[in-house]
Amino acid sequence: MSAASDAPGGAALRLERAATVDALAERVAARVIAVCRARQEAGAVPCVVLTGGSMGRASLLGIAAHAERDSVDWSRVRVLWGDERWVPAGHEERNDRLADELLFPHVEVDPAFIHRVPGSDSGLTLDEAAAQYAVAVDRAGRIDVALNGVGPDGHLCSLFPGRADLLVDGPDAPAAMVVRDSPKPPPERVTLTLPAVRRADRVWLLAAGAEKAEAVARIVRPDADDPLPAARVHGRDETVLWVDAAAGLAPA
Ligand SMILES: O=C1O[C@H](COP(=O)(O)O)[C@@H](O)[C@H](O)[C@H]1O
Repeated sequence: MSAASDAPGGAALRLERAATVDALAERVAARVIAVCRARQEAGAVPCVVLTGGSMGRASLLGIAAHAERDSVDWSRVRVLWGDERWVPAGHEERNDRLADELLFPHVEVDPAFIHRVPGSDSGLTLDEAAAQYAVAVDRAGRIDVALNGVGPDGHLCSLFPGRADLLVDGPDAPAAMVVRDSPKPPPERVTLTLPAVRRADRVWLLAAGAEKAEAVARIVRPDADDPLPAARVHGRDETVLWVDAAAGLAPA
């Protein structure tokens, strides 16, 4: 399998398949738990970037239900999000609400390690919220695994195709930026930038369902001139495209 990235220096893309979305989520959950446990055994505080959407939900359900869940000390896990919607804290459209509902009630977490994008009710402007989140991401340091749900259009985080303004890149790029006029509601968001995602040791792209099959095919065989946003990232050590049977329908 060739690398899907348009940037040098990252791990080549690898495909991981499961029959169903539930089987996929269980395997992703098992790997998240294994990575966190190994890092804790090495004396580190692992850092995981969570995602929203359908695979954000499925992967959190998978972690919460996993038999090995409590082999990780979740109070010593740092959590970031790949993107967040600019709505008030606790709003049903916020990506962090998934973790608040599906994982955090089942494990002990330390709020000092949970780095949320401020809400639209925080008193900050959208630009201030993005700048504050960029500082939190920079301070978080090493990212062990970044989970990224892939949209049917090939977006990851809130980096949408056809939006050259969102392809902020290079060593001087901030870790997070503002998105306005998002093609998917809500229109205002904060997202990690491409180089921030590439900072992760492991970048995992998650896609389940037939509506993701076209995007998956275009990640596996990226357009050389204009790759999808999800085909522009890689991990330092690992780049994995996790697909269920329906999303992986197109021959790899
Ligand atoms: O808007 C977003 O969409 C993607 C994917 O969502 P899905 O429902 O098509 O799976 C998500 O991963 C991203 O975090 C989110 O903000």
